[in-house]
Amino acid sequence: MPADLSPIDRAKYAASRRAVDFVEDGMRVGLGTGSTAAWMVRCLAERVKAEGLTLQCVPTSTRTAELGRELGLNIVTLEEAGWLDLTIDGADEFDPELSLVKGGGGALLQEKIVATASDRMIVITDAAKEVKTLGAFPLPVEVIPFGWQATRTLIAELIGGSDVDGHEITLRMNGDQPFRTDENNYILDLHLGRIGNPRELSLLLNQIAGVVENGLFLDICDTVIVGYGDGRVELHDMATRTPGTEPVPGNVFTDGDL
Ligand SMILES: O=C(CO)[C@H](O)[C@H](O)COP(=O)(O)O
Repeated sequence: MPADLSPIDRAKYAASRRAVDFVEDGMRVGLGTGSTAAWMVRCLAERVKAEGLTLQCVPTSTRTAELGRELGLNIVTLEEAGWLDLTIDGADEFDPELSLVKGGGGALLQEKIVATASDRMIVITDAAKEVKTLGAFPLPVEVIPFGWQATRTLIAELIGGSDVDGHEITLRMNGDQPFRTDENNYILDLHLGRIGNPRELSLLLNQIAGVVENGLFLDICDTVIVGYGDGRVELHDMATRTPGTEPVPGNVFTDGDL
């Protein structure tokens, strides 16, 4: 582990270091976006250098593409790779079902496309992102700039009748301009507090014409690796449990069990 890291970076590094153990020579790997994913890209680049791995890496944002290229990774497009063996990405929240909220970094669309074009998705986080019910983190929704206020009105009507606590919707800004995604779209952040029915909300949001995609990742993540400041990691794996039930102790592993 690099010296002089803050406890939160040590946690992100520990999760990242463990996650890249799942990468094998010849794999096509999706690279997530965000500060945790950036640690993973660095860890992956170290393995590639040390072991001479041949990989095809598909980034989920221009930021990640630039970092990967700088570090010498073989960056290709999703079209070139076709399908991916594994995607490793961060998240803003995860619940006991391994459902996620993503998009804090504004890359949710490419992240969802890449993750759903992968045989396996591993999420790397610190413990603060584990929640019983999603929604404390504002839910990002990518919208087309054309008519975005009308789209916001439709979303407000929708969440007014949904099983959520809060109803505030904010346009994400970058200084005094709206934040633009890699696809040049806007992000609306939905401050919901608690999302009682993520499946219904996700389906209904995506039926609104101006909505491109929302940050709920449901039935996509297979494994969550939680890193801790002391270097420990904990693995939560979907394969070992039946979706829809509460987690049992056997579903949480300490490093080395999987
Ligand atoms: O979804 C994302 C970007 O769109 C990120 O994975 C998420 O925001 C977590 O970021 P970080 O690792 O910096 O906390």
